[in-house]
Amino acid sequence: MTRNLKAMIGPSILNSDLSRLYEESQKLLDNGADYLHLDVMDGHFVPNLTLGHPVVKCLRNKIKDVFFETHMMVSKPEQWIVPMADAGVNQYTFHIEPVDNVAEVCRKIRENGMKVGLAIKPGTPVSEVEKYISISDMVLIMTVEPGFGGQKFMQDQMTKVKYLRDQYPLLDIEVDGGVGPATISCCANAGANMIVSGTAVIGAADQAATIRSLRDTVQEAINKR
Ligand SMILES: O=C(CO)[C@H](O)[C@H](O)COP(=O)(O)O
Ligand SMILES: [Fe+2]
Repeated sequence: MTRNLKAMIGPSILNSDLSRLYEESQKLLDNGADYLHLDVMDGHFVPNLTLGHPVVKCLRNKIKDVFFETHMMVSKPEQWIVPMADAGVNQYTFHIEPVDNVAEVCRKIRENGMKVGLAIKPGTPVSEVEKYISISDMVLIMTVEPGFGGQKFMQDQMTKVKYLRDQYPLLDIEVDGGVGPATISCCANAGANMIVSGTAVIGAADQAATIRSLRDTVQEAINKR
């Protein structure tokens, strides 16, 4: 069976009104989001705290049939695999930098019924993640230093995206950080197909039009390739 790459937009709710997490999430989905990107920070791997598995579980109780990706910016990703699986997460994306045995974490994620995403910070060479591609479902190339929404897009990270796309035509490649209408062409042309966008989508006057336009730009680049 041939599998085609698909353009997908997964808004980050990090910079939304978190007292209204469900309403904000449902609005994004009603406006065409393909999946939700939930940023989990532990105050240790990154200098910020967000939400954990109890909150994700509550959100899952209200939103049933939507793909949840958790972006685990945590020092001990192995610690949260079982609770996140229990909370109804579909894809567990973790940073490889603090992990000694990446293969073992990948195995445990799969064993708990979730897809595996591997994330790298801007300073981490792409070769560090490339060795694990065969045991993962997606690679996330961070386009800001993880920890905060609303930062400036780092264009120099596109060399990593382009390298991976050239080597792995069907790999799901995600970008995250400072991505919006002004930077989407850059990501699409480099070869990213899974797009996380926080501030640009949350703050858009017309959320549906913004999501549609981001996805169209990425799909056009895929179709041209
Ligand atoms: O992982 C993240 C930060 O570490 C967020 O997903 C990311 O910053 C999205 O927000 P924005 O589009 O505003 O940059
Ligand atoms: Fe993120």
